[in-house]
Amino acid sequence: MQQDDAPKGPDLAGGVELAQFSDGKLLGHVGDEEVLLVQSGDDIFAVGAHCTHYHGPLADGLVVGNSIRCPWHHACFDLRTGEATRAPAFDPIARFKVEQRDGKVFVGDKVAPCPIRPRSLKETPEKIVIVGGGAAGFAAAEMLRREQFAGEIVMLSSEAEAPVDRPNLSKDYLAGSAQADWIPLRSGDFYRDLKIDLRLGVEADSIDVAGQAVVLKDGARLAYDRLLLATGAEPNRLPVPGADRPNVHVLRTLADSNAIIASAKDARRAVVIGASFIGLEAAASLRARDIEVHVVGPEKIPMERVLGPEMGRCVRALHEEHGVIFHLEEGVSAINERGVVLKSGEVIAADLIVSGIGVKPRLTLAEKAGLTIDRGVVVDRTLQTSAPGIYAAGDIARWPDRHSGENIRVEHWVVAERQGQVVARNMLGAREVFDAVPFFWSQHYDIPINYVGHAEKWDEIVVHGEIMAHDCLLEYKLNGKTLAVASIFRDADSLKAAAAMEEGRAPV
Ligand SMILES: Cc1cc2nc3c(=O)[nH]c(=O)nc-3n(C[C@H](O)[C@H](O)[C@H](O)COP(=O)(O)OP(=O)(O)OC[C@H]3O[C@@H](n4cnc5c(N)ncnc54)[C@H](O)[C@@H]3O)c2cc1C
Ligand code: FES
Repeated sequence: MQQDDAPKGPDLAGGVELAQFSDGKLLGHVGDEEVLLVQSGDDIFAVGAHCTHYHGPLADGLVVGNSIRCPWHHACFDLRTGEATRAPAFDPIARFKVEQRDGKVFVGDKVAPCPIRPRSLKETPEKIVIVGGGAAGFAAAEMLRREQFAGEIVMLSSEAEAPVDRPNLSKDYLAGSAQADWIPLRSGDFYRDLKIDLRLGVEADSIDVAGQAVVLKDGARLAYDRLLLATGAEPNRLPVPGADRPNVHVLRTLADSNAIIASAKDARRAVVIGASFIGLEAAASLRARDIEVHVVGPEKIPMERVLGPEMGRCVRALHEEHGVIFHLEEGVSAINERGVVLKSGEVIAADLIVSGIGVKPRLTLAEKAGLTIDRGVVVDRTLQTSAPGIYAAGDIARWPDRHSGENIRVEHWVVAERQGQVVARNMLGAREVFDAVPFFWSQHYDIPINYVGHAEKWDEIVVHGEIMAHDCLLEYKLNGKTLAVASIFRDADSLKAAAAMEEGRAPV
């Protein structure tokens, strides 16, 4: 074993004293495996030290009751069972035997995975149809089986591939640093073994609400007892001449990301249209491929609308340090064989063009079905639409958010997955309220931005730390109340902010 790979901390099999714990945790190892000891009340748990999402260090996580939360993207694990109770992780963490004797704690062998008891199986629908093979659809199907739902699950996806790790498509995968086999959320065996009838390249055309059936494009009917609509969002297309040229790409699916990668192989210069999350993540990934990157956007400061001017300037500086050239307060009037024609008349030559100018929720099915729509599919606190038995989750759902007191719709991966998980339990009768604090992350080069809460507008931003030093936490306040918190490399504070908001306390 290389020195760098050596497991950290003391040998837990040889015993450690409680005094060695810091903040209720102690990182050590058993053999080659890193193990985390966690004290919660009178109990001491020994669990695998890494999150099963992207391997985040649970030693830096937050213990809340009998659970531990990952510092990177806030997945949550039950310390008693190891279960990943909240997305974005789905697999459990390992558990180990713990013994206390002679004032010391000893860690023994790994414990077999805990069988999960169904918690919400109060109703027994026979057929569940999920329209959408993305974050919310996948999480719902997975949770239905975890809850030991034994009936039929049909999941329709208009995409050609089984559910993928969509956030990665603009980050490591596009940059060329993620393996292709990291991208599917699960292998094909998973769907077969769990009897999830995943139908790829199949589009739902309409819903017969009275007859409880989904009608497919080819006219076939799929009966359901419960239905989840998780149709996500589609990229806005550039409304200019030349937007359909073959070197102009959007980025939503694995196929889109693969098409950009294929074009990038021979490209020397790329123009990214749109200076928000997808556009700038794509810009960073294309710079990692050593392509000259120009970013065009109408705003004065990138990401100002969501993160405010200070953080926006920091993001701009970060990209400029990596060689990105910005053309802000600019628009595109056409795309032609010479490149991208700006409204100012300037032409930026480009082999590769990526358009990231926002998305719109895919509402057609819900609209045709007569469901209540208000800039999204309106759902109640249990994520049920205006039609009993039909739920909506993810990018299309507008739900009553307890934390902001408003009906909100967001486009966040973790929110979509957690909504899918809640819908699964509610389809089985749990009547659980969706009250998770919204969370998203974005990654630019090696700088992650974490965001907790939801602030569409604010009248004050309080900055803690140094934004330009990439060590900061920003509070977005309206009328004195902190609605959201954005942070860079303040993972512990971000976790604490989310936990406080859950309990109705001030996040900072
Ligand atoms: C490149 C990229 C990077 C991102 N990065 C981040 C990030 O870092 N952090 C973050 O929080 N969020 C990120 N997001 C946003 C996040 O991916 C979305 O919020 C999330 O995927 C929404 O999940 P969803 O289930 O609602 O929709 P989706 O994941 O889009 O899934 C919708 C599914 O429905 C299918 N579908 C639609 N209509 C039909 C129909 N009629 N019949 C059958 N199937 C249909 C689609 O084919 C698709 O499979 C990113 C998005 C993209 C595109
Ligand atoms: S690495 Fe733990 S939630 Fe992502």
